[in-house]
Amino acid sequence: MTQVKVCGLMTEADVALVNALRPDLVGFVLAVGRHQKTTAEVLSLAKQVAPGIRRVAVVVAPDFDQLAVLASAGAIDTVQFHRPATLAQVQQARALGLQTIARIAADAPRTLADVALVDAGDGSGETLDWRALPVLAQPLMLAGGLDATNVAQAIALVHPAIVDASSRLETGGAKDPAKVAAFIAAARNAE
Ligand SMILES: O=C(O)c1ccccc1N[C@@H]1O[C@H](COP(=O)(O)O)[C@@H](O)[C@H]1O
Repeated sequence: MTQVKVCGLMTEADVALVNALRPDLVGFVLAVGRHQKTTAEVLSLAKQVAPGIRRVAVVVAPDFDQLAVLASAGAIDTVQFHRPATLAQVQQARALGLQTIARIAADAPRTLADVALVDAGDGSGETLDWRALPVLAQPLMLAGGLDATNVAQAIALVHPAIVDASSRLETGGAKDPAKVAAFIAAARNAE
């Protein structure tokens, strides 16, 4: 079954929501942008996430000192490089005990990370052309503009290991419980 990731958690209410709805993974964005959380905020929020839900740190310009603090505190299990990652970056993350997800470039569709990521933007809500994705050796995480209205079609076309959504699960800039619940249900009922 396709795993489901809800990304861009920002508040204790968001954590309570995912604890009730139980996606497989949740994401905290460390990258600059409107979802960005500090180390202290992620430490506080992530420890409230229910056991069994994987906690992912989303980075663009990885700060390994920050990741080390979060990993050693047990606040995160996984790092999501939202840019192609070098072998050294993947190895550094693994040395911290983290699973790795890394974005692939259109002109170099491969990665040494555990999971390959495709996305159209950086939490922009834009969708990709799902019919034009490369075939990869690793499991694939599909992101970019997913919501309850399109995730079943995306799963049917792409067969990703994980579907990941953030901005289209919001109303007025905050996670909308009905949209998050509908997304998880649509993904789980797909295939
Ligand atoms: O959300 C952000 O601010 C962000 C910043 C930098 C890199 C990635 C970011 N978001 C992540 O992008 C994917 C897809 O998001 P969407 O569903 O298209 O909004 C997801 O992992 C977001 O957390």
